[in-house]
Amino acid sequence: MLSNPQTKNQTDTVLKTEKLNVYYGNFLALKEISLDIPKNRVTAFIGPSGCGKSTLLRCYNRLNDLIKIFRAEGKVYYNNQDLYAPDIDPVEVRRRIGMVFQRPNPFPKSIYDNIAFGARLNGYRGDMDELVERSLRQAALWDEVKDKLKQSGLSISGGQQQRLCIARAIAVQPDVILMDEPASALDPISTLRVEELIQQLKEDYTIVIVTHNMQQASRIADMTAFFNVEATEKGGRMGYLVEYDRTEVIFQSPQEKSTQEYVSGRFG
Ligand SMILES: Nc1ncnc2c1ncn2[C@@H]1O[C@H](COP(=O)(O)OP(=O)(O)OP(=O)(O)O)[C@@H](O)[C@H]1O
Repeated sequence: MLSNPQTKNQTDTVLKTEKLNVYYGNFLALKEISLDIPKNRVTAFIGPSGCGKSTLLRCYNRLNDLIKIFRAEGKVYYNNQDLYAPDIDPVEVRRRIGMVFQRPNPFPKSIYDNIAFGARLNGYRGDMDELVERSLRQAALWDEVKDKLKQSGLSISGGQQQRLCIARAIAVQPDVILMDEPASALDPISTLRVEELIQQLKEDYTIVIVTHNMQQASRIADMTAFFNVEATEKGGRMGYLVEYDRTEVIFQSPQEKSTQEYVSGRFG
């Protein structure tokens, strides 16, 4: 059982990995990742393709459990609780630690039901109309859809669909929202709206975002982790954490040459 976030377990660090190794079969995808994710902040993961950013993100809500060949060594903590302990229910983990994916993926249901569905599944017994409105307001979408709540969630624009997915994630009252390149399929205006939204959401939630967009990381993230990938003797490609610091340090005065090269667009 996960204890309530309001209990004594709560610290300023919401998610923590300690020497986390991730394997897909025999292939070591991530090596010795030790990283603390602070509460009510936006933390960005950046780095070249294949360095394991999405893999790490999916470790935080145990989404990798669904992959047969996935195996983790080391620790992942959520509010000081070992997320991979035998008594932890992964479904409960995914309610507390929600996820928004790269491509907007609303359910083929009405806008209203996109929000209500997960809440009902989680046994929500409050005023559903109020929850739907509140979630859509928090996702900065209410004004645009309030007159068409019965329309399909697939009938609105891509940017609106992504905000609907964010509203859906919020509706089950999570603590953390993981976002895997949430704006990469959106046009520049929708991207800015999602970025503004992320900035507002950190008042209430802890946010971890994977992005390939350096400007986006520097605009919205408080903390940035730079990952890199190197070839192994066995012919694999192993991801590792190079540097983790406040975003302005990573972008303006990083310790490592590879970070400097990556953030200035000289590789990757
Ligand atoms: N389900 C899987 N089965 C086997 N290998 C996988 C699986 N998912 C990811 N990998 C491998 O793990 C490594 C890390 O992948 P991951 O998608 O986490 O990287 P990433 O940094 O998010 O990449 P990108 O920026 O391209 O999305 C890659 O070599 C990838 O091929």
